[in-house]
Amino acid sequence: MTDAASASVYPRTSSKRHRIALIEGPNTSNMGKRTKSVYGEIGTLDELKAFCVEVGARFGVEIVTFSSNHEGDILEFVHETADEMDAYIVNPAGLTVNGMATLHALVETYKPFVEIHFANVTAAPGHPRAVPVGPWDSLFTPYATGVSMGLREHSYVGAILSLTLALDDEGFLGAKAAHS
Ligand SMILES: O=C1C[C@@](O)(C(=O)O)C[C@@H](O)[C@@H]1O
Repeated sequence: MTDAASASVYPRTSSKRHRIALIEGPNTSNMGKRTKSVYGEIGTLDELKAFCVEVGARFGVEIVTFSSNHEGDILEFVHETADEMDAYIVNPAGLTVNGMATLHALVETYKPFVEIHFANVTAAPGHPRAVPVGPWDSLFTPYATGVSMGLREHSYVGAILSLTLALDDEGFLGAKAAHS
């Protein structure tokens, strides 16, 4: 167990330094100028990435970040990293309802992936964490290993910690045959 992992607030059951890719889709580059009640106080996308890398370090895992406003770039990142990642965390953002190619690429990595959002994308209009133009039926949710949303940047902490523990678990996502 690494110092970072043993210092975390939740006990890990493995010393593996899992590699988890965090993908941020279109529009997240506008972080800091978006609806405050949904996106909170994180000022820039770089700040969000640094925050997630730090959270990962505290839990003893590596977070590799990637973002793009262009779906093709996201596809290429997924294709190129599939062999080296243990799992993906994906905020599809502007691709949430129409990112079929991204969804296919993720499914075909045969690795677990967690869908993540600042907002609760299914929330009714008027809910404080609803997306301004929602609610939305995500294309990704029916195929995701899990979902974390509605908790601003805290959604990311939840996703990183729970995915780490699930990957540690040899009877669950840590099993060699476990892809989802
Ligand atoms: O860009 C985004 C961000 C988002 O995925 C979120 O993190 O809450 C929610 C999506 O509806 C929206 O298009």
